[in-house]
Amino acid sequence: MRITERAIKGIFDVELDPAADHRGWLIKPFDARPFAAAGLTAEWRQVIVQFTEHKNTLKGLHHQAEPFLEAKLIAPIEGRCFWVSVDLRHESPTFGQWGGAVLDADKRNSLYVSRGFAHGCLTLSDHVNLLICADNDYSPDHGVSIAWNDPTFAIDWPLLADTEVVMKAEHRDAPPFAAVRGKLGL
Ligand SMILES: Cc1cn([C@H]2C[C@H](O)[C@@H](COP(=O)(O)OP(=O)(O)O[C@H]3O[C@H](C)C(=O)[C@H](O)[C@H]3O)O2)c(=O)[nH]c1=O
Repeated sequence: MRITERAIKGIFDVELDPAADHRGWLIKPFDARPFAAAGLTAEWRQVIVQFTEHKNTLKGLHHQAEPFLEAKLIAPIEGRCFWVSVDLRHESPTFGQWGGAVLDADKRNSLYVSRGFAHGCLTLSDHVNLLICADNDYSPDHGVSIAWNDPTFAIDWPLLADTEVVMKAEHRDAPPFAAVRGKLGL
């Protein structure tokens, strides 16, 4: 397992080495010791399996405000997606910057993101299964949707040109960052 922090501190690429034999293979999306060696000591409160049926489905941006900030581990189990994390840590030198990763079940690469980021996801294939761990409880009262195409962030989504974008209304009609940053204390 190799864990590499990006220039945006708090975003870590995680590469996994499968243990394979004639029966199949085994991977460990989370392993406490190598994560702790990289300084990552989150204790998971939620383990989520998220299935998305169609490619070009866009979810987010989603953020939970204090005191329900979440660190997240996102591991692809099936299919491919583009995962985006936006730095909303007030004191961060990279505040407002985003990091994206193509998470590919065939490559078994995953992402660990510290507390204080908003998240979004665009599926690049049909049948995308993600394992998502979060180190805090879900709190609908603290959940905030932010426009996926907010010009403040200018996320370069790799939307598929030949396919309709699937979104739920809450995300499609989400307010701009400027309208919610007060609620987030930013
Ligand atoms: C996000 C979340 C949701 N839920 C419950 C609430 C609803 O009953 C149900 C579906 O929630 P929602 O439609 O808000 O979830 P998504 O829009 O698919 O959010 C997903 O995509 C975006 C990009 C993410 O950052 C989330 O972590 C990820 O799960 O799961 C929970 O119990 N825990 C959670 O952490």
